[in-house]
Amino acid sequence: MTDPAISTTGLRKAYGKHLVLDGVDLDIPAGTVFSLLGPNGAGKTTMVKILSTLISADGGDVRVAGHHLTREAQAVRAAIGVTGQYSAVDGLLTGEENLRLMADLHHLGRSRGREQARELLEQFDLAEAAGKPAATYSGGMRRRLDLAMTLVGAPRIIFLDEPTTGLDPRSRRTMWQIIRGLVADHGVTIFLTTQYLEEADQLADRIAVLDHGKMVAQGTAEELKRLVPGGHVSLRFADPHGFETASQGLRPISREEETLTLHVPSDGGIRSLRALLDWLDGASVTVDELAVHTPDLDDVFLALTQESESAR
Ligand SMILES: Nc1ncnc2c1ncn2[C@@H]1O[C@H](COP(=O)(O)OP(=O)(O)OP(=O)(O)O)[C@@H](O)[C@H]1O
Repeated sequence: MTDPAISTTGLRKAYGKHLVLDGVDLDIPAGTVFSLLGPNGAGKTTMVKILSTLISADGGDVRVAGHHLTREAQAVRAAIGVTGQYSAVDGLLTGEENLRLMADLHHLGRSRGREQARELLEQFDLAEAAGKPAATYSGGMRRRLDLAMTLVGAPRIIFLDEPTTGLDPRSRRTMWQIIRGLVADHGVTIFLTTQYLEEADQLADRIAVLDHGKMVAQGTAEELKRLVPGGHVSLRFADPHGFETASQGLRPISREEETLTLHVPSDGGIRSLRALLDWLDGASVTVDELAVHTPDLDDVFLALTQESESAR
């Protein structure tokens, strides 16, 4: 499928005078994980609600799963699943009953519904707890059940709104594995909002940062990391002569005499690394060790949303 799973052009939404989305353009290829980042109140949930037809936009053109968002809202709904902050899990029902209820809602039929519930309970490691009320489940189990329920309708696009908020690191990692599996095994498209930059770094093919209603940056995690200063290359030299030669020629940020190490500013990109290696070759100095340090997504997030934060 070459059509993007989700595309928006000039998407706008305001609450009264408060402009929440100010002309957002997006293209998310099918079968990929897209992560939307932004400070609290940036408009991430608003975006998910619009794209999943829960609320309407004020302007812009939106297509989801090849369908026009408003003119073909039914077809959009049939192609998507939403899970996250608004759990569909009924605590009074058992895990299995919750799943079979979803199967009924999708008119799967009795035996097919039962079969699918069993498969999903197995797949999400909930088989043992299948007969217990969901209210007794841990946070991680509830999230897994919620996601399993979303899958009953075999959606092609899944919106995950902060899917691991409040989970412990182990449960978070389990969710990550499940999400990766959904993309690898079923080719679904994931639209993920998260507060955890590590989560976006781990899962997303592309990341966008939303701030003050606009996309302030978009790209792979590596591309975004190159946008902010702080990247450098550390070079450990074989001898003091090479160390001194490079120290004069490369304008390092800092030098460590004892270990004959220089830290040289770099965006970590192939081109600048090649230029650096060419320079070292030309100067005939021997480097024992080279390490590239790129800023992490925390640096990116803080740098890109800093100004607006101070204005809040
Ligand atoms: N129904 C509403 N009426 C008025 N204002 C709203 C409504 N829903 C959201 N807002 C405002 O719109 C802005 C964006 O909210 P939204 O929930 O989309 O942000 P978010 O990026 O998901 O934030 P968080 O990370 O805190 O969940 C906020 O300033 C919020 O107060």
